[in-house]
Formats: sequence, C-alpha cells, structure tokens
Amino acid sequence: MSEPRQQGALRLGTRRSKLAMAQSGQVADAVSRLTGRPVELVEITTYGDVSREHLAQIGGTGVFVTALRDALLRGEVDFAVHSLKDLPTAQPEELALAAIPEREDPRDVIVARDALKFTDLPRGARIGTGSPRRMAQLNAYARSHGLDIETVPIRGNIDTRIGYVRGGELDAVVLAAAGLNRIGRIDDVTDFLSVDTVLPAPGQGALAIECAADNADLIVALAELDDPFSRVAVTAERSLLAALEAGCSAPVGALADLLADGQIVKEMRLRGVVGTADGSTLVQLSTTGPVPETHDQAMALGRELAAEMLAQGAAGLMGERAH
Ligand SMILES: NCc1[nH]cc(CCC(=O)O)c1CC(=O)O
Repeated sequence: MSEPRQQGALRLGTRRSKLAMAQSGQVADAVSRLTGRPVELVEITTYGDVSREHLAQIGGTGVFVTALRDALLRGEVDFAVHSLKDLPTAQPEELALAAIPEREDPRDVIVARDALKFTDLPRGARIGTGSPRRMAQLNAYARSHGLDIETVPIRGNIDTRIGYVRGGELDAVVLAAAGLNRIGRIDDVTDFLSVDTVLPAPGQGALAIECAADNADLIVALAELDDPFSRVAVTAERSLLAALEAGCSAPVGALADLLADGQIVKEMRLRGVVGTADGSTLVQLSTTGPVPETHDQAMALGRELAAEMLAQGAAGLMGERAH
C-alpha cells in the first residue's frame, strides 16, 4: 500500500468485488462507530477472483477466503469480512470468528426475463446457476410439479449473472437475496423462492467477521456486532454441513429457524437437504428441539440431523458434481 497508514486506523482486508466492497464498507462503518477509530479498506485479490475455471472444478470450498486469511495471519490486515456461506467449516486455531452480525434474508431468488415467477417459466426455460444445491432442488421441484426447465451451469459475479438474462442468453438466474440487497439490486428480483422449495446454503445471508485469535482488544470490540441467535442458527447449519463431510460447492441446503408461539420463542427447527443435481433424488429431513444455549448444543443438533440424513443415503448423493 503506497498510502500512509492513518494514525490508529484498523485495516479491513476485503476482496474487490462489488459485493465484498459493499459488505466490507457496511461493517467498516459499524466498527468505526463502535471503536471511534477510522477503518481503512485493504484490497486483496483471491484465487476465486482471478480463476476462469468452474468453481466446482477448483474445489469450491474456501477459494474466496484463503487469501484474506493469509493476510490476517501475516498481520497485513486486522480483520476481514466473509460471506459466511463461503467460509470452510474448519476454523483455523489462529483465527477467531469474532462476530456473526444479525443475518438478513436467507432466501434464494429468481431474476427472470419479463418479470416471470419461477413457476410461470415456459417449457424448456433455461435457468442459470453454478450451484449443485440450487440445481438439485429446482430440478426436483420441476419433476414433481410437471415443469420443464433446464439448469445451465454459470459463474461470475452478480452483475455478470443478471447480464445473462438481460442479454437474452438465459430465461432466469438464481441468486441469494442477501447479496442483491447488499449491492442495491433487490429490485431486479422477480420471485422470492420459498425455503420449502429451495433450502438456502448453510449460513446464507449471514456475514462472518474474523480477526487474529490473539487480538483480544479487537475481539472484545467486534463482539458488540455479534447476534447470538444468528450465531447459534448458522452454527447448527454448518455443523450439519461438516458432519456430511461436504463443502460449500456440495448440493447441501440447511436452515435453522425459531418456532414461536406469539412472542414466545419455543423451539429451534433445523432443516437439511441433499440431492443429485438432476433432482431425481433428494434426502430432506428436519429436526426440532430446544433452542441451543451453547456452541456445543448447536453443533450437536447439526450432527444429529446429519446422522439421520446419512442413514437415509445422503452420502451417496454428495459426490455428484454440477457437470
Ligand atoms: N456464492 C457467492 C456468494 N457468496 C455470498 C453471496 C451472497 C449471499 C450471502 O451472503 O449469503 C453470493 C452470491 C449468491 O449466491 O447469489
């Protein structure tokens, strides 16, 4: 960095994509308000940004994350903001997940031509998504509801993906509501998919703020941004993913939510799904129990549901790749 460091500034390592810059900027403002210190964005290029290869082929898990973590470990930046769903489930000992702020809308959405809803897409419609999880669930829904769709593997940033629809190459693309919200493109959505149709990726809609495990002062400051329920929910979801031994490009969906009776929260429900990309087979289960009060209880809930899914043949579906 050629610019002189601001006195007392905290350095936030970020990818350069519009989404990363948007979410880093929002967290930077919050941290600056909290600590009274300026926050300086330090741009870092990750392998996931430069590679032209298909995400599933380069291994998926963590490609966006590794360079940011390396910068943290080398002390080049003080903290980093990740999309939680892109974060590998294994947590390096030297790094702390200092905050998981309140999660926003976890749903997947459709951006289609002519303001079409998913179920109104014409026969033979081409729907772009690089995610085996989205393919599996959209194709399963289509099979059971007599829709005729073709899922087409694509990658690229949000603007690129929407560009395939605007340019007429595809009838629709599937994206996460949270990402569109953060970059100010939520008005492009033509259909919000019910989580009963497409269960989101574990951790979708949540951010993770990470710093060095020995940076005690920063950990205390960042803890102010933590939302304990969001943390418990995504911990259960990620525990399910880890126990299935699947990565972020695996066809696994998971969502934990609260079941309330009026204002009184009664229980937490954890739903999970795994399937083949063609949608011919899905294993979909849920479990409901007391709201976990500790990290270990949340982990246990995820492991229990994973064990039930494995007993129903989930392992055999996970080696499936998008193509
Ligand atoms: N896989 C890329 C990615 N990682 C995080 C988001 C935004 C949503 C989120 O933060 O959960 C997206 C884009 C998308 O899936 O549409």
